[in-house]
Amino acid sequence: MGCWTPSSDFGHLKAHSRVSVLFTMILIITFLFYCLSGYCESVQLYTLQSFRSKLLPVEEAQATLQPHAHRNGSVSRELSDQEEKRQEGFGYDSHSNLSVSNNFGTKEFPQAIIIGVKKGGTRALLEFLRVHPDVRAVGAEPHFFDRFYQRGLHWYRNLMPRSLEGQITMEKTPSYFITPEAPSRVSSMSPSTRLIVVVRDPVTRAVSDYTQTLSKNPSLPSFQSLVFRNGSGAVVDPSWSAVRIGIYVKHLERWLRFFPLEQMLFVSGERLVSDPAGEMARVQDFLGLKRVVGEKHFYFNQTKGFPCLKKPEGSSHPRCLGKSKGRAHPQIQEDVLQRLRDFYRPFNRKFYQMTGQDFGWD
Ligand SMILES: Nc1ncnc2c1ncn2[C@@H]1O[C@H](COP(=O)(O)OS(=O)(=O)O)[C@@H](OP(=O)(O)O)[C@H]1O
Repeated sequence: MGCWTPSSDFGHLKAHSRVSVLFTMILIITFLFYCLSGYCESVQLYTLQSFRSKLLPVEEAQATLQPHAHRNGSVSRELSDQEEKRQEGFGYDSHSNLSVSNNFGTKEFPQAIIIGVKKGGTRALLEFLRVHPDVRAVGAEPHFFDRFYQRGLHWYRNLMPRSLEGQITMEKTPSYFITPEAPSRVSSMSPSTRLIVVVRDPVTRAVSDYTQTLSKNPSLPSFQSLVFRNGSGAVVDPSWSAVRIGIYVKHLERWLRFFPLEQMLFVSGERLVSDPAGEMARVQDFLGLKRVVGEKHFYFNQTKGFPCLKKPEGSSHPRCLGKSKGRAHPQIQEDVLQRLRDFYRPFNRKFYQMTGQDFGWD
């Protein structure tokens, strides 16, 4: 009765410690579950990073972290034109799954850029590369080195997704290849930037370019009336951009004033369709990446008529590019195409010589 008894207090203490043991076990089990579901890496990274960032500058702290992130561009069906536009608009990142890289790491200048060519297959290449866990790429075309250079490098870097040590940052803007100022500008950002050019038969490329313009402006004059000088019906007009872009050797000469050939990779737009895994092996080697993206990532979609991504990382749904990629081309008269082929032949030959690659267009 109101008496203090040692046994009753010990009993209370025992119950207390049982609760703490139970609580500790629950914590450990929860943590283990957390780790098994892959989140504990981010906890470790976060702790490590926030700790280090107190001691080191951000870049140095980031350089000490190991990459574990697997990202994916998970769109489980063919994108509509509108969706694709949105995806290509600034600020939209198709990597919508939870990922360490989306929230950690730092924004870096791209170490590699797909600089061209328009209608060569640049979107396909970028989307295939994004499957790689060590590639972080901006989905939109930044157009920094041609249109928005005045906005400054800080603006440009800010567009980039965050990356961790071991990951490379990339972007694609196909118009860089034909922009006279682009080579010096890219070089002044970093002379060690690796450059990728997806090239495609310039005749097909011109038709593809025309098809795209026609889709936006149905009252566009015929291909034939635009391709020849003053409607001459004979002399190809190189001032028409659809023709000019395909004189690859002219544009390449400008890049070679600022970058050695070894820093450039020429991807065959045709092989990117007929043998995506083979072409991706070359690209991954060039970028110093492990060959992760390969045969198992692709299947040939008969309806689309193009290779599509079978199973992007973290998604079980196949994925093709949108409707604006792989459009049906209008029928062009054979003699018109032949004249265009004849026009490009000498330029193509010189291009093969300079790059040391025969693309087989002639
Ligand atoms: N896998 C896959 N799926 C769909 N389309 C593919 C693919 N690989 C290459 N291509 C070819 O890419 C052409 C479009 O090139 P780009 O992406 O460089 O165009 S753009 O400059 O960004 O507008 C596009 O040109 P068109 O066929 O004229 O539409 C395609 O031929």
